Amino acid sequence: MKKKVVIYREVPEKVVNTLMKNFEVSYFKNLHTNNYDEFIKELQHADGLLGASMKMDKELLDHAPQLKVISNISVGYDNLDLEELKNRGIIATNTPGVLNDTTADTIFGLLLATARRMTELDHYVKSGNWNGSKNEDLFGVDVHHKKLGIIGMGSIGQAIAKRAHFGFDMEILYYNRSRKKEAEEAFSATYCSLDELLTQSDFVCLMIPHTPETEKMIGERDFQLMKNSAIFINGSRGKNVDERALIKALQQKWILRAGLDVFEHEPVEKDNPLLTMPNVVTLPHIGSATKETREKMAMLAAENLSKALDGETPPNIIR
Ligand SMILES: NC(=O)C1=CN([C@@H]2O[C@H](COP(=O)(O)OP(=O)(O)OC[C@H]3O[C@@H](n4cnc5c(N)ncnc54)[C@H](OP(=O)(O)O)[C@@H]3O)[C@@H](O)[C@H]2O)C=CC1
Ligand SMILES: O=CC(=O)O
Repeated sequence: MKKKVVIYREVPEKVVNTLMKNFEVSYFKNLHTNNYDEFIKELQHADGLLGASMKMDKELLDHAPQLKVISNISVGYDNLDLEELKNRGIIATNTPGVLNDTTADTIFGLLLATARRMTELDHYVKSGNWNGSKNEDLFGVDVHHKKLGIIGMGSIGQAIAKRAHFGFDMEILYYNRSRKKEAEEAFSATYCSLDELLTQSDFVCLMIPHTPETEKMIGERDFQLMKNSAIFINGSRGKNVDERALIKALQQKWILRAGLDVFEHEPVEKDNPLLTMPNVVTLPHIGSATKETREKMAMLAAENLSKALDGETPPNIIR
């Protein structure tokens, strides 16, 4: 009998077809409240689960008594309760590497858009307010030759540093759990303490995973340490930042602007003050969201899942 795989996120047809060759597949392309009960029913017989960002806690896992692998189509795995998975003997996998350049492009694009006020000025032109003025009230700030502080010099942090160093002649400071000699050599990055990074950087870019240790890692004190002219970019997870403190920092002008791909709650609440601030550029968590990269991620996730169900060691097992 074929093993059963449940897919709970839209993936390219190619991925569904590949999995269907070896497994019985239940595909929930659009998982909503109206088909959630059916999804839960399918979990009862699932050996493998493929998708992204759904909270996998005890309550959900109780519906999946024969589950052997959860394959995340993402690098981040803060949706998984690893301790609970370990207790149940369930393997977890993710998709690092294949999204580094795409995510770095998005986050650097967000940095540029925030520094040069691109979304604000786009709205200004399209709403017919441009009367020919090119006065100071339309000016942004330079990115090139400025100081970029990267918190989390991992794979994506380094891809951002590469763009900043070679493309924009920026000076790179970084703070990380361990020293990254390869980044120091390749991009002349300087390792420093978090406080040094916050006080010295013109741009502060957060690229660490969300863990109990990094929950609200950037808070009121950190924003107060930043320059009043600093621009804060979060491309990691919203929960790494104390969002109330960020709002206060922008309102009190402790910092100049923020560019955010991620929020404490996603989708972000409609009445979140960040959404009405002209000095904030927002994106709907689309760091890796290009057609090409999402296809690579889904293919890699399918490979991880297939290997785990075939009794082999998947290439991206989370330990
Ligand atoms: N916006 C989006 O769409 C996307 C967001 N992401 C987010 O970006 C994160 C990073 O991805 P990626 O670069 O691939 O991951 P990596 O694991 O390659 O890099 C993470 C880096 O963070 C460092 N780090 C971890 N914990 C701490 C800590 N407590 N203090 C200081 N440094 C720490 C790690 O240090 P060390 O090497 O010493 O362990 C590592 O260098 C993901 O976990 C995910 O949350 C990822 C993809 C897309
Ligand atoms: O947020 C995206 C990821 O891959 O992690």
